[in-house]
Amino acid sequence: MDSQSNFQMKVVEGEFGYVIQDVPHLSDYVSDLQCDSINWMRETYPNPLRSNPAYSVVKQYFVDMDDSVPEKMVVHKDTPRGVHFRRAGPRQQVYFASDDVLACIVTCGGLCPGLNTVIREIVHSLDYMYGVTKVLGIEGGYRGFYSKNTINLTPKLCNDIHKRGGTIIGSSRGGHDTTKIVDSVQDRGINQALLLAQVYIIGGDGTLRGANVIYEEIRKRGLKVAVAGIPKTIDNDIPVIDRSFGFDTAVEEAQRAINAAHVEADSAENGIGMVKLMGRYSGFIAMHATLASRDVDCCLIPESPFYLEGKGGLFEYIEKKLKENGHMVIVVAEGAGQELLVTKNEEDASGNKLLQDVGLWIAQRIKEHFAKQATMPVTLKYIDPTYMIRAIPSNASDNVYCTLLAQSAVHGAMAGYTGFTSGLVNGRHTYIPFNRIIEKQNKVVITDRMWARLLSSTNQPSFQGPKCASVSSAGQPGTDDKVTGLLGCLTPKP
Ligand SMILES: Nc1ncnc2c1ncn2[C@@H]1O[C@H](COP(=O)(O)OP(=O)(O)O)[C@@H](O)[C@H]1O
Ligand SMILES: O=P(O)(O)OC[C@H]1O[C@](O)(COP(=O)(O)O)[C@@H](O)[C@@H]1O
Ligand SMILES: [Mg+2]
Repeated sequence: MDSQSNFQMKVVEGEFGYVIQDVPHLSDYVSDLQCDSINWMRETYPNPLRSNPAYSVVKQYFVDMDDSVPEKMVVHKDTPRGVHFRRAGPRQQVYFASDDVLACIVTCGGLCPGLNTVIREIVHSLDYMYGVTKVLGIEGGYRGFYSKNTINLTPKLCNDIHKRGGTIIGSSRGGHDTTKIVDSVQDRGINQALLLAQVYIIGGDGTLRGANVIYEEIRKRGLKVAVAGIPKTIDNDIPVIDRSFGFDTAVEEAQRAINAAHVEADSAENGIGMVKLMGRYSGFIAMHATLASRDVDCCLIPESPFYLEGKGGLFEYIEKKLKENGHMVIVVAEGAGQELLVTKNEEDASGNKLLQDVGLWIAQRIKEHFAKQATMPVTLKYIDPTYMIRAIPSNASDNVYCTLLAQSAVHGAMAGYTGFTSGLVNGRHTYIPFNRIIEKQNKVVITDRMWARLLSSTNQPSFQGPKCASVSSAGQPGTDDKVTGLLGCLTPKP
């Protein structure tokens, strides 16, 4: 096997095109953890789970060091075996003695159902599985490392928090100062009692970019600090992983808003119910909520440009639906159609572009359009449930998912891995190097089957001109490049 290593990941290549994009390990750069020829297990400890009554009876509870999970599931007989990630789970040996560990947990970015479940499970797993009792909650996101108090997180304090929305340690945007954050980790843990530290960072694409620079700075300083990320994105815009925690809950909760929009629309003459759902750059919530509901007649997402007026436009479709059914429901993702609106170039504290309210804008344009056509007066009700969805606790399936993500992160950090996130890949829990998680955004591929399923379920127009149809059929589905190629010809029509 050939292997290459850098700050980011170790790439090991095997036979038949097998590649593992492995995560960094503390022993890559902390010299007294490195194995020597005489005692290769030096500075490691037997995993305490070996004597845990719950786990000691489980056959093959420890993950084999060579287990890996393929990134692509569908392959042909002649294709190489492709990229794999290290399988998550407990290892036979751990690199931290329980009493030596100081763990910190921070949550950053927007709220997402399940944050408290992840916090709870990190605290519980550290204590009950590994005997780690020094766990600090960093208050209010990244800036909390250097400008706020910390909270001692105990299993008792965290016992019921998964039943609450939000995050008990608070969150924020902005405030990422790498030097101050790493200084703070060093001062709190390492310098005080020669402790080893673990930093658990729960957040989205921005947060994980921040986690990556924290990991790089820690590595430059040679600190024995494992940095573990847990990907959080209600929009599901993080690549590689099957889905983010909170997404399932968001899709479920969105049904309530869609139902309300449907009832309002159905009860009025020419009623239109419009719901705006989250999704800055990726329309996954809107797409899945639409497919789940079946009451939606049109779903607008950022990846699929549309236009309002003229043949094949939204107004024409609305008129057709109202004539057919007397009412209709539209779901619009917050990032859809932004190219049609006048942008203001404003950013939030994290540097994310502030979007215009596309739902309000379309609602206004629809009202104006039909007011001009005196023959078809419409009644439009607009619902924006964003903060009601974000603020709820996670549902049962997300709770299980959060639990496993948190446990995987703890097993990984205890085993000495760093610069990684835990994540579900093709139904298996894995460790993914930071740079794979932050390299691009996960987007709905409108040349893939899922979007076709949506179009056939709503019967909405695809808003594609004839030129695009040929690009679409010629393109090979499944990669972002092809989407970009397709989007290039989908310019809105006047
Ligand atoms: N490129 C970056 N480098 C370092 N820190 C970043 C970067 N982008 C965002 N952050 C920090 O990550 C945190 C959360 O980012 P944000 O984009 O608001 O949310 P999310 O992580 O949910 O995408 C903020 O504190 C922000 O300062
Ligand atoms: O109003 P806020 O708090 O800035 O959040 C709005 C944004 O938060 C989100 O719900 C999720 O954002 P992040 O996961 O990137 O933090 C977006 O869908 C939405 O645009
Ligand atoms: Mg984000």
